[in-house]
This record gives sequence, C-alpha cells and structure tokens, in this order.
Amino acid sequence: MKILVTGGLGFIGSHTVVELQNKGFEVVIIDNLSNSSINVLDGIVAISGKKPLFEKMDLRDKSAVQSFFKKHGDIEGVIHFAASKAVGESVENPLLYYENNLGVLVYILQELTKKDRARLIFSSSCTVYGQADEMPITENAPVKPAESPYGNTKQIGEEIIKDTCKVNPSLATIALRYFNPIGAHPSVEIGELPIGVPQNLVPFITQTGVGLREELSVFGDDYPTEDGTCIRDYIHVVDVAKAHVVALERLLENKNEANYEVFNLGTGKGSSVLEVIHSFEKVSGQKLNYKIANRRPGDVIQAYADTQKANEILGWKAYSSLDEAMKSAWDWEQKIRA
Ligand SMILES: NC(=O)c1ccc[n+]([C@@H]2O[C@H](COP(=O)([O-])OP(=O)(O)OC[C@H]3O[C@@H](n4cnc5c(N)ncnc54)[C@H](O)[C@@H]3O)[C@@H](O)[C@H]2O)c1
Ligand SMILES: O=c1ccn([C@@H]2O[C@H](COP(=O)(O)OP(=O)(O)O[C@H]3O[C@H](CO)[C@@H](O)[C@H](O)[C@H]3O)[C@@H](O)[C@H]2O)c(=O)[nH]1
Repeated sequence: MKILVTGGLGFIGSHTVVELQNKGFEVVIIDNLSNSSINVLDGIVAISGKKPLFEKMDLRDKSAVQSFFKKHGDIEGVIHFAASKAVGESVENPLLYYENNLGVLVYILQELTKKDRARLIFSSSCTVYGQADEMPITENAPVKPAESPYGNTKQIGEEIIKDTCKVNPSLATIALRYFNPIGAHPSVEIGELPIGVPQNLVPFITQTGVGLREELSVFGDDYPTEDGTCIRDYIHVVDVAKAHVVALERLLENKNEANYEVFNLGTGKGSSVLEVIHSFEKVSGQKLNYKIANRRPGDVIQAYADTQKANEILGWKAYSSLDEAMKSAWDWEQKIRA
C-alpha cells in the first residue's frame, strides 16, 4: 500500500517513515530539503533496510503537486508533515507561513478530493489550545486565539480540513495535535537537526551539553508552577511516529467514526524546564550550564495532554519516559558532533 509522506526527511517525518516501512507500507517522500538533509535517507535505510521513493519537490509548486498525484494515482494515504515551524520567523514573515502551511494544504486537498477514496493525516499542534483553562487538556478544550502566524496556520489548517470534509464524504482525515516531540531514534541513525541556533528547549540543552552553546537561558522562574518554570508534555518522537501509523490504519480500515477526527499526542505528564534539565544531567552524567533569564513572550505557563481519547480510540499510548527521550536526544547530539 503506497503512502505519501510530505516532509518525510524532517524530524517527525523521518521517524514516521521508518515506522511505516517497518509495518510494510510502501512510502513515497516529498521534501524540498528546506529544513532537512538528503543524508536522512541513509539513516532511514540503515534502520528499516528499505529505501523509500524520494521526490525532491517544493509543494508550493501547484502544477508539480498535480503532476505528482497524476503519476502516483495509487496513493492510498497522505501524511502531511511539510510546513515551516519557527514561531519567531512566522512573526517576521507571515506570508511565507500562510503560503507554505496553508497554500500547500489546499493544493493537496484539491488532489485528494478528486479521488474516489482518500485519507489524510495532518500535523497539528497543542498550540491551538493556547493557555488552556484546565489541565490536562482534552480535545474538547476551546481553541484560543493564536499567539503567532505559525499557530494561526495550525488552527486555520484544521478548519480548512474540517470544511473540506463536510462536503467530501470520500475524504477521511485525522488531525494529530502534538505536544512537545523530542528525542531521536534509539539507533541514533536519525534525529532532530535544527538549523542555526535552536529555539526549542531540548536541542538547546544538548547543544549546550556538547559545548556548542555556552549556556542555556531558562525563560522565567516566576511562573505559578511548583518550581516557577513552565510545564510542557515532552513526548518521544518514536511514540509520535507510531501514532501516525495507528491513525493511518484507522482510516485505511474505515474504522473512523467521522471523516474529520482530532487526537492529542502527548504522554499525559507535564514536566517543568528544570525537570528537563535535571533529566539531562542524570542521563548525561554532567552538569548543565544554565542561568535564569526573563520570560519569553508568548509562552504559556503549562500545557499537558489528556491522552484518554488517543489511548481508547486509537489504542495508542506513549511508552518512553522523559529520561529515555532525553538519553536518545543526548546520544544523537554526541553522534552528530563526533
Ligand atoms: N516539532 C514540533 O515540536 C512540532 C510540534 C507541533 C507540530 N509540528 C508540526 O509537525 C510537522 C513536522 O514537524 P518537524 O518538527 O518534523 O519539522 P521539520 O522542519 O523537521 O520537517 C518538515 C519537513 O518539511 C519539509 N518542507 C517544508 N516546506 C516544504 C515544501 N514547501 N515542500 C516540500 N517540503 C517542505 C522540510 O524540508 C522538512 O524536511 C510540521 O507541520 C510542524 O508544524 C511540529
Ligand atoms: O532556550 C530555551 C528554550 C525554551 N525554553 C523553555 O522551554 C519550554 C519549551 O519550549 P520549546 O521547546 O520552545 O517548546 P514550546 O514553546 O512549547 O513550543 C513547541 O511546541 C509547540 C506545541 O507542540 C509547537 O507549536 C511549537 O512550534 C514548538 O516550538 C518553554 O517553557 C520555554 O520557555 C527555555 O527556557 N529556554
């Protein structure tokens, strides 16, 4: 069964391609390498023993997208990861984000709605909840006004899919709202490859640990949490990847209850910034150089998932602990800097 994975050489996409191939799916990747490297293909082959088909293509090229679907008429499902994801950059260049994250989604949906039967998994984010009023966050929590154009693209992306599904019963879709994916494949053949200075906590920690950055700034220790730092739900990327396979199988087996469904992907456990640092210190056996700095604008105090819906309906749950995820992130960082 042939599955298209857009952004399949990126962080979450590459781990998902491995899990799909392990389950016997035939994978075609589209990626323009704007935030990834062609070498990721070698990592995928090293783990799964299979080379996916790869097309280097910019999905903003509508006619290329049309030709691709014409050529690959036998695609049974699409997992759409390709997007731009830097929150700060989205504030500086909103149109890039609206074009890449929403224009491309429209092009893909236009092709999928031409088919007799089509399935789509969409990468959404817990950012749609903003600062939720209640913890843990269920899928029924209201969507709050977005803090950034990036956040907006995830909300509008969900709306575009929902509206399209209403009038296209042949299209079945699932939006997965990721909490904070971290870590690397335990084989350390693939992992996260942030370009430039990492904006996210875990790659900043591991780059500081390896000596690439001098010091981590902890953005605020005066939040109303136990140790004063923000709380997030950090989930191992392999657990996230496996959820995509399960969600896709649900659609392929026509087990979905509606043609647009939403699931949280998290562990259900919140960890503070200081807890993440302590986990790093434990698994690496070294002290991390960090200082307390000002709050970062736009950060929510806490966000962790209620995972019951994914546990019960998808029959999926996250298995890896924070320490396991941090260990894999650290192993990966050491490998790529060696
Ligand atoms: N990583 C996170 O913390 C997180 C959290 C929530 C949601 N998401 C979403 O999950 C998805 C995957 O995230 P990721 O962390 O793997 O990001 P990533 O940047 O590592 O992967 C995205 C991939 O898409 C490719 N791409 C981007 N624009 C493209 C285009 N126009 N044509 C072809 N390829 C293109 C990039 O080269 C990259 O390989 C994104 O939609 C992101 O917004 C990520
Ligand atoms: O150098 C740093 C980087 C981060 N943090 C803190 O660490 C926590 C996590 O930050 P980060 O890793 O940037 O994740 P989030 O801010 O939760 O955002 C991520 O997770 C969201 C939900 O999935 C996505 O929408 C975003 O794109 C993605 O960047 C926050 O409290 C930050 O203030 C620091 O203290 N120092």
